[in-house]
Amino acid sequence: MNFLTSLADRDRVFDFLVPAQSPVDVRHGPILYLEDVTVSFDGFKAINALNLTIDDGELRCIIGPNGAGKTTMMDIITGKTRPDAGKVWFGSRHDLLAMNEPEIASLGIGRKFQKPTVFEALSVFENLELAMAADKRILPTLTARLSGAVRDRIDEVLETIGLAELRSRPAGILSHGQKQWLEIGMLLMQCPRLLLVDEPVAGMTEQEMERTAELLTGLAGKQSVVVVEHDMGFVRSIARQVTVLHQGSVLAEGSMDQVASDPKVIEVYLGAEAEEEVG
Ligand SMILES: Nc1ncnc2c1ncn2[C@@H]1O[C@H](COP(=O)(O)OP(=O)(O)OP(=O)(O)O)[C@@H](O)[C@H]1O
Repeated sequence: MNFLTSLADRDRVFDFLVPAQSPVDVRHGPILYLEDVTVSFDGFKAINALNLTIDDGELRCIIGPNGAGKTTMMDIITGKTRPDAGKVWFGSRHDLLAMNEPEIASLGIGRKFQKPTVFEALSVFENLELAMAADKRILPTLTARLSGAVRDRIDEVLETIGLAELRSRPAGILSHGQKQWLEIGMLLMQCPRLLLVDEPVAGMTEQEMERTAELLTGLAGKQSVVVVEHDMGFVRSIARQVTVLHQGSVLAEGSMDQVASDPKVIEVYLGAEAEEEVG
């Protein structure tokens, strides 16, 4: 039986969409584990003995003042920045500090930067198709049956991101919020286990923020989602667990109510004015 026939005969045609690497082992612990991570830039500790764990399927919000180290933390997880010390593990099998950026991405860690980077001249559908084609795990020559499976996956993602009706329209005509959802969809095409999302609602309308809240909370459970966000109203609307970073370390962690009423958090981040708003 040739390779393509054997693929077509599988019970689950989506098998080929799942990361090819050894699966992430979360049987005995979190999906993401950072221990005592430190990184300095010219002697300044941007991340300072940071400890953080994210559970499988959890939605975690990370907040903190400008310069707290949120972006640097994401850079470390994705392999863009190497820490000076510490441990970073993805499940109990994958030591992320021993891997480079493409290897980490292929484990199923997707990152959404603040600014959307969709291909404006291509349709919404083609953007999703391209996100799949960019995945080196997919063979360049697919049978009609496999192409059908890819189409099914795109349809599923279009529903998830709420852009099914705009599938044939060029991405350039989308609103800012819709472009953000499309980019999240492009990440979903890679079937990530962990999504890192940087300031998803910056520049969005209230309606778009509500829709984004639904989207992200809907993704949690199926994958782990880490959201860095400054908009406290939005964080409150989606947050289960919130981690507050300050000077490269965890200042506080807990429910939104717990961290919002923590005097240390109010002092360094939320401020007396915000206390009323989020408290
Ligand atoms: N490549 C770099 N070289 C020098 N300093 C850096 C570098 N990257 C980050 N820093 C510094 O490290 C600190 C943490 O920055 P980082 O961007 O991680 O903070 P942040 O919490 O993401 O802030 P913001 O909310 O403004 O995005 C800042 O003081 C920043 O100036």
